Amino acid sequence: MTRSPLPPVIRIATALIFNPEGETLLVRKEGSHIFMQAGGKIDAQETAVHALIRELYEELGLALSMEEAEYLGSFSAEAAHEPGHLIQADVFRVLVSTPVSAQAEIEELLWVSPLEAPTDCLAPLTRDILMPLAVKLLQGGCARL
Ligand SMILES: Nc1nc2c([nH]c(=O)n2[C@@H]2O[C@H](COP(=O)(O)OP(=O)(O)OP(=O)(O)O)[C@@H](O)[C@H]2O)c(=O)[nH]1
Repeated sequence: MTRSPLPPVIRIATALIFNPEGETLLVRKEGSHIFMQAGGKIDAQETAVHALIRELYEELGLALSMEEAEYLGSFSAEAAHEPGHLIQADVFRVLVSTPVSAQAEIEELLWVSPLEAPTDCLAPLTRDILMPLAVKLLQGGCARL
């Protein structure tokens, strides 16, 4: 019996970013029609929280301290853009009360209510895990902020 090889895994750091209205931030990267959480790959020798801080600064111009990122857990899903790959995401919760803007490779920002978010243009991790988690956090009063 031949075993199928394990799919390659991309390790990323990402965040459920909330504003004071309880909306959460999605981004669309250049050349893609898919919305997902801001963030990106964790470099070698880098911790997840440091990768998050670096990526949120690069993508949103957000200057975040370690204390402002609350670790929510590690979640796995099919990668949005890399066929046959899985992503393993270290996910944080971040509250922002200052404006953020699209930088670097980000083409569009979208603030959505987790209860009303569209489902047809979301990355698998966002659609299946992080938006339901955002709803739970809001309903538990935890995204308040
Ligand atoms: N940031 C982020 N990436 C995700 C999510 N879901 C998901 O599948 N991914 C995948 O994870 C990959 C992250 O790689 P990236 O290319 O954005 O990372 P990066 O900013 O470090 O880019 P780089 O490789 O150009 O340095 C994306 O290609 C995307 O397909 C998500 O919710 N947030």
